[in-house]
Amino acid sequence: MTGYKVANGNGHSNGNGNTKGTNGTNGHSNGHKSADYTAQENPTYPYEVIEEIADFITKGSGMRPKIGIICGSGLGSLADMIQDPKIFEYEKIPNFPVSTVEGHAGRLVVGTLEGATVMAMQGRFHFYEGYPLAKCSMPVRVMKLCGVEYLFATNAAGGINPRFAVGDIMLMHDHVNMLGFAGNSPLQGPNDPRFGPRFPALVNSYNKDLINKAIEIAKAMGIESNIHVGVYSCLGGPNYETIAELKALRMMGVDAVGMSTVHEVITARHCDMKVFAFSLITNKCATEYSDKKDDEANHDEVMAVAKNRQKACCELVSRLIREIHLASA
Ligand SMILES: O=P(O)(O)O[C@@H]1C[C@H](O)[C@@H](CO)O1
Ligand SMILES: Nc1nc2[nH]cnc2c(=O)[nH]1
Repeated sequence: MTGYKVANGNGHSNGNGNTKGTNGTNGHSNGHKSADYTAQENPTYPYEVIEEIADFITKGSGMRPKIGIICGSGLGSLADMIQDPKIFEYEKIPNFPVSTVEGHAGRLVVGTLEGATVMAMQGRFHFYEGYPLAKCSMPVRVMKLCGVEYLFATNAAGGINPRFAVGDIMLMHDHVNMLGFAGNSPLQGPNDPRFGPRFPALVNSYNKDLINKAIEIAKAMGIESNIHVGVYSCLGGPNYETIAELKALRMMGVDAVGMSTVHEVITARHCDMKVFAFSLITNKCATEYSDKKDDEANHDEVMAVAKNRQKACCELVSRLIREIHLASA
């Protein structure tokens, strides 16, 4: 089913025009014939479209990867560790969105890491880019049909828990879906049971064995004092939060706040993938009023902290993947 087009009014194109972040016609213009869908009528991608994208990747790479990785802001180097990489620019993948955010290169990298077959998104899609949630997390379904069993999702986030320092890593053991509170979900629209049930349960979404293994690895790396286990919340962005919002999130038990991951995890759990996710704390969120300029988050700082901490993040991910691979060998 080439030529499928999601008409959501977001103006992104993955074709030769490569429209990044402009407002124009909807959906994709990759030269294929297109069927018309609107976000209201059909915010989801038909199974056959996902299947077609997955075929493009598995045939193009000659691989059926077992582990999928989504690189957070500034954490694209996770994908640079992949050996014998086959690289797919998002623009060249049929019916794929394009990345519009600095620190998100917009490439899918398929290869091996610590002996395991992996596919990594060097660049994710965010709600604030104008993409509906189903489109933001569509690549997770592509991963599923490529053969992926484990999703590793990483993100840059603001630390709300006062015990967190910049550069710490928070292993996610739960989330608060603020976009869901507002009536938005990547699973909205018709449900295709080939992916999963209409009403999926989300308790135990974050795999406890993987969290425990990651803690052991962090101890072996000597970074256990920089590791926390906590609750992440995704807001729509692109603005960072007000003090009142941060206070409210803290009262709700949120430890770190960002603009991604939750809808990817929901989509992954819907199709029964095992999930491991972590937040790199790139800035401390103030929960009291002050005149300090330091309290203002900014993307340059987020990127700089991610760059400084990429070595530790890469080691954590690669050692965990090695354990998964050895356990299944
Ligand atoms: O893709 P992630 O969630 O890592 O990116 C975070 C959220 C925004 O995209 C950006 C803000 O600095 O970083
Ligand atoms: N929403 C949000 N996203 C972030 N990404 C990195 N830092 C932050 C933050 O403070 N808030």
